[in-house]
Amino acid sequence: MDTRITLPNLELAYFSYVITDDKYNIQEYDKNFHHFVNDEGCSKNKKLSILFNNLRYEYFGEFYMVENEEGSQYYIMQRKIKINNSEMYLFFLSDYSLYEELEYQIEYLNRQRYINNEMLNKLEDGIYITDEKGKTLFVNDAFVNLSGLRREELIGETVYGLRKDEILPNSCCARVIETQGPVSTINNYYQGQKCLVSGSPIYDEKGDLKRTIAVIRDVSELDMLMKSLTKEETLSLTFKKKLDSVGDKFDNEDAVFSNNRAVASLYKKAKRLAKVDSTILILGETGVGKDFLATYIHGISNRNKKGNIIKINCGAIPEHLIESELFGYEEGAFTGAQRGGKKGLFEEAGGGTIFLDEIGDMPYTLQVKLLNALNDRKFYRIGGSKAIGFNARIIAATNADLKTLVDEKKFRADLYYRLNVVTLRIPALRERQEDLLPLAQTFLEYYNNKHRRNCFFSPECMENFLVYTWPGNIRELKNIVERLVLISDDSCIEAKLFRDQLSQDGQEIDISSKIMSNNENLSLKQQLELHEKAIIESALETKKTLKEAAKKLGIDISTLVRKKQKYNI
Ligand SMILES: Nc1ncnc2c1ncn2[C@@H]1O[C@H](COP(=O)(O)OP(=O)(O)OP(=O)(O)O)[C@@H](O)[C@H]1O
Repeated sequence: MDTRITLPNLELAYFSYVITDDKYNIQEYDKNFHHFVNDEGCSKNKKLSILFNNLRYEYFGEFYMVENEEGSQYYIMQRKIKINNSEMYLFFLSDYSLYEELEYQIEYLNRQRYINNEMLNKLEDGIYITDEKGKTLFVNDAFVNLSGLRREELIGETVYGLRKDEILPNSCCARVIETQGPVSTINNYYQGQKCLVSGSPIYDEKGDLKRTIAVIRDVSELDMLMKSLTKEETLSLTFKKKLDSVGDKFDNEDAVFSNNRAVASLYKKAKRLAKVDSTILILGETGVGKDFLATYIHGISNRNKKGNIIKINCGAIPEHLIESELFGYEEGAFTGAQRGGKKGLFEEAGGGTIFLDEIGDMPYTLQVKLLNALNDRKFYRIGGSKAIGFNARIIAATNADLKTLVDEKKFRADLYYRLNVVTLRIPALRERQEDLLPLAQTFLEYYNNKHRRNCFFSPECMENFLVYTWPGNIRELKNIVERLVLISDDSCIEAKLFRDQLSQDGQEIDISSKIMSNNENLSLKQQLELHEKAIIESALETKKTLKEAAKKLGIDISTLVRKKQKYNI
């Protein structure tokens, strides 16, 4: 660490000068001169060589040591000068004890610096220190380990340069200098560690910025801490969702949440259905999360331990192959059939789940076989005469209007009624506007992790997300967020980039006019408050008690009560 050396509080008496003629007779001297010689009276015309032992004659330009009559040692240096055309000698005198003092101070500071560095290096938290211009002065061992960067890459470099080169894309110290205030961020480090970074400015006694310091704490393991931090703000609900759920793996029932009443109750119903074995039909437009919901139901059910979820898209497989895919075949069942026959998905699934996507596209002739299999819990392989029992649960999904297909005789009525017993309809994204921002934030976190970036939405971009009536589906939203994370030059994703991406997708947008018409002159804070109020109202409506509503929102009851009062709910 750079430690400025301050001179000891020295009297000027530690320095002096004296001028002699060319015979070394003293002609002039300053008031400090008597500090160096034991000569109370006037020294003028005395020989300098009498006052100091070891004086070297004609020895110019370098300090050397002399002794006065009392044996005190000083440094002296001689120069030739001309005064009124006469050659004279100018002597500088310096107190030897000054050097001892300085040496002592330097040694002391070096020792201190070593101890300070050792202490900082022993900390588990990373430490990053810059000067007021952002030049990196110090990083401790923990930071080096967390970041995977080498000290030589950092020391002396400015955080702006490091940010530009994407070495420290989300530099907290840079933001401390820009905002001249404390900054806290969550950054992802190179091995995917999630770190809470708290940066602070350090001012001198005149109030000028002198240093910035950032403390980097690895919170990936401190899930509890993370949760309590994110619980602070309602908007941070968006971060509460486990990343796994975006990767469509579910290890707990609460991995999915929604601020929309219909979706929240849909997932509540799904939780109940996960515990029983009934066949489920999931309805909804394309890309709204039918597959996601089926995976969720399987993931939280006991079947998760008994087998996998096996997915088949009935619309994507050629008609003649679907039957063998589903039920398998016996050896010699048809030309080209594999030796020993082949198991179908009903057998492969074991005690797991079979997800029949696009069930509306199931060939009409095969529909009766599926109906029989569902009714009897057994099926026949192609070319086989032995009934094989199966244990898997069936979840079917479609974006088609099955009833119309029945009327048009493209879908069997008996299969329709068999499947239609337990139905879950997922609303389109445009019907669940309140989920837009949380979903966008969740995808942002997911892709930040996946692509090792630290992007965040600018307030204006979030504002655009909030007010924009999204015409597309969740898949499109997810894709757009991934694109934004990949193409944004800066860590901050600006509104313009977001709008450009939407218009690239051919979506006609005029966000600014929507903002104006929807919210007139509301500030971001006011709009966020409106949003927060809606979320709280929705939680209160769907939950019976304050305790349950607070749990759903991920905040304390006291915070909920405070916010209720604030919004007059
Ligand atoms: N509640 C949710 N939270 C997070 N991600 C979701 C959610 N719902 C859906 N997704 C994501 O949105 C994308 C589209 O979802 P999914 O494939 O389940 O839609 P789908 O309705 O089955 O689409 P299709 O009709 O095209 O088969 C997926 O990447 C999925 O992970």
